[in-house]
Amino acid sequence: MNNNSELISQYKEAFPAFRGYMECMSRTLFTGLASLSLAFGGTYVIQHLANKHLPYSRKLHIVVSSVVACGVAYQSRLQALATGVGGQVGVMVLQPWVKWGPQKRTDTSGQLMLQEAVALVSTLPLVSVVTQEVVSLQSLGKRMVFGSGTLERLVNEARANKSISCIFISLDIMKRSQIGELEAAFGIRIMDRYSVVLSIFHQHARTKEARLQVALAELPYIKKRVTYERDKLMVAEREKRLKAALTKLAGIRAQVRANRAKSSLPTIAVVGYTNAGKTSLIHAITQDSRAEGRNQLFATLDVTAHGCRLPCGVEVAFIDTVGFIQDIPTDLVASFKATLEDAIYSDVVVHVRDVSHPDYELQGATVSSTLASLPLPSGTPVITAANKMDLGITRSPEQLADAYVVSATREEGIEELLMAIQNEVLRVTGRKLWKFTLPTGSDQIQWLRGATGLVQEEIDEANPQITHVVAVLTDQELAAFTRNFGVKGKK
Ligand SMILES: Nc1nc2c(ncn2[C@@H]2O[C@H](COP(=O)(O)OP(=O)(O)OP(=O)(O)O)[C@@H](O)[C@H]2O)c(=O)[nH]1
Ligand SMILES: [Mg+2]
Repeated sequence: MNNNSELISQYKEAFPAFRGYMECMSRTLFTGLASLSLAFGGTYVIQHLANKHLPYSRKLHIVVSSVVACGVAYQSRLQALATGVGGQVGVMVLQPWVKWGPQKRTDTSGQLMLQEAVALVSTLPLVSVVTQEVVSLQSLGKRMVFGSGTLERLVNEARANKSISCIFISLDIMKRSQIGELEAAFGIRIMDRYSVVLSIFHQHARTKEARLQVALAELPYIKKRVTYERDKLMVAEREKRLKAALTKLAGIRAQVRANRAKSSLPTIAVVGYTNAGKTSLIHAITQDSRAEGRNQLFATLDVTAHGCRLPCGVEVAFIDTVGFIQDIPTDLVASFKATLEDAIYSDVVVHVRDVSHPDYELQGATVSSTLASLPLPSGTPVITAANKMDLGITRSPEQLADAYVVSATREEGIEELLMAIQNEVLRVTGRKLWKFTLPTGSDQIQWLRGATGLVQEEIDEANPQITHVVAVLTDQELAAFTRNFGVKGKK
């Protein structure tokens, strides 16, 4: 224990959060040891008392007790480690806000930014927001972020409240030296938007590709911290290896895309601000249970495809993508460009927007500018889905003139949206609706059914020998049909 105290006082200056870390580790160790002995003793005594009824001999009592004790100790150790010192990680959320002057933002408000910051940090497991505040600044770019009087007040507030163990300053990315000085002043850990988003990415990355991208996104941060030449070389080497692995995966992805193009499966990319309801909308359209919306920022990090048939019978794939957010360094979004390429090469883009959100405009602009930074072919149609209408519409009908107003969770307005998507898919892939009048049960009808599926098939009321058919065909398919059967259709 004495050694611990010495260590803590030795590192107090360089690493202000070291005390908390040591306390957490000691607590975890003791919790583990205590659970081990209690579980062992308890299981042994129970077996001893119930010996007659047990199907195994006395010799095995020690083995059973050991197994149970290990399991219980492991679980309680995990719990203790995750909850850190004294339960949840209590966070003080500070949203810097320039009150006036050229740096004042006019596209949102300090309160809305604070709300987003709170949602962002609450996405991390076991985090509870203890206090939150919009802190007025005269300008951005100060070394200690806040003016000296404000800083003193905040430090006193944080120190007086024992449940605060971390401060989230909602600025995109802060300098390492800045964080160091602020950590020294507050005596606890400081996080910026970059580190919070990165931690969420770590939590949510499932596939190998997402994990590689997160590792790559982390490098600019690490680069800023290392000072020794040897470490810089190591980081450069890691960057090279990660990029090589990603390029390999991008190759496989391109192959999958090429196969999809060959099988002429049209794709629709669903993009939008994080939490706008992209995944929920895909669920409402495709009924695919794998597309499950979650009330978390950056719930989706892995690009997934979800198949369905449009009302006209054409099969398509809806592609779920990573959400965008304002005020994070471009490196972070850039690291996901590989996955966003799926959006680039899709036939139609659906931009999902949260129509109930007061920051509707700003969120839309963030997405549009991120999309503009991707090499999206200029002809790709973008359809706007103004989602969450059941929560109230914050915009006038004129402002929503080009949007399809829907509710993904209540499945309202989905049919109209789907028809718009269908029209665009048919237009960009050169498919058209054709009407034919054909003999009932004929080879022609069979052929059309096999080619693309039939939209409509109606036996004539007056003459059951003939059937009225509507089919979706590309020019090549129509040419093949005319060649085979010599029948012409009507548009
Ligand atoms: N009330 C209401 N809630 C919705 C609607 N659509 C989505 N939500 C909710 O909004 C939250 C986010 O939905 P998601 O579908 O996960 O959003 P996302 O855009 O995929 O989010 P990320 O993957 O994190 O970028 C979930 O809690 C949904 O239940 C809607 O039409 N109405
Ligand atoms: Mg999602």
